[in-house]
Amino acid sequence: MLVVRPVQPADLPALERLAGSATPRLTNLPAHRDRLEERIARSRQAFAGEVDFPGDEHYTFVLEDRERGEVVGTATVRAQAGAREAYYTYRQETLIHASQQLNVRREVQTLALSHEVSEASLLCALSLDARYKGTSAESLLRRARLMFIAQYPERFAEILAMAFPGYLDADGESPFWNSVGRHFFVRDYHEINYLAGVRSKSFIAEVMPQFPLYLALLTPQARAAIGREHPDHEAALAEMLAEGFLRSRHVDLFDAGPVIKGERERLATFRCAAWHPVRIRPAHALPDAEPAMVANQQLGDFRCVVARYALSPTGQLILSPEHADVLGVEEGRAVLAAPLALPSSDEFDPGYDEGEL
Ligand SMILES: NC(=[NH2+])NCCC[C@H](N)C(=O)O
Repeated sequence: MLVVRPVQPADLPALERLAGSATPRLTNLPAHRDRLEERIARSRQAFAGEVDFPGDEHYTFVLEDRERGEVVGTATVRAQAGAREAYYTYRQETLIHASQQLNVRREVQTLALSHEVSEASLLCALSLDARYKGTSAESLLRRARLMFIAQYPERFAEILAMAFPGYLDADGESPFWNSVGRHFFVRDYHEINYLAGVRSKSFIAEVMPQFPLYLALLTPQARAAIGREHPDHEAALAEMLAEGFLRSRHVDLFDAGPVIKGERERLATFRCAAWHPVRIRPAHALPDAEPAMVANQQLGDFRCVVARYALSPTGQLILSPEHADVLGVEEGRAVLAAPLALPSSDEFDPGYDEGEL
């Protein structure tokens, strides 16, 4: 059985392993023991704290395979992307350069340094053991965070954001970095990615160019990478777009990977999530039903599993004793459930466009 729960100190070796195997390596999950230890401590503080509004809390979750007795994935929510230090992105802008005298009018695309995403809650630092890629475990790990946010809305912002790793070519080079950042940092993309994770980010403000970049002056390869995700993250991005997130004007500073945003009340998981009292029946007596994410309501002992969305005629969610045990719920207690399947993008209209975000 797979379960998502808050990270514990004993998970450190697993986090180190997951940080080391993420492709590409993630700034938000550096393979650095001290940083990971801090992350665990910080997460425990966030889950234990009394919080009335989003701040500097980082909530880190792990995915545990109970049969194997192994932690096989991790993911984090930062309550406010730029709580202590600003969260940096490039914002795509259009300028009109016109001259009546010469009878020219050109739309000019630029990228401007922005801190706008700082206010959003950030879903980040997801790494999953390769054996589970493309399975429901991956959806569970990615979306259990939404089940948590749905229960504790006061702890998070109305807008959720996610930054996807940007496009790297077959040699693992970032064409955007090579055309932009490299001129200022004189460092390789992977080196800078690691440094941004283990050091304070103030070096970004100090060294990155302060003026907007004109796209026309970048290499064609760099231009083509703007808003394009890393090939290994295509499926993940598609899933989050189906969830109701939208591509925004923002892209990553280093590799131009896409930043997506979602107004939380418009996301499928929030719209579909419902509370049900629990009824416990032996696994073989469970009616057939579609899979759902099912979460308990125990902040520091949060648990989220995939179970059948089997409802009794009176609206109770019928759980096996094993699932009830992992969730730590008795008969009659309430759990939050949401279908694992997402509406296909053509039938789901979130009812707003990127302009409003
Ligand atoms: N690809 C990267 N490592 N980007 C890190 C850039 C900074 C990031 N948006 C932040 O402010 O935390």
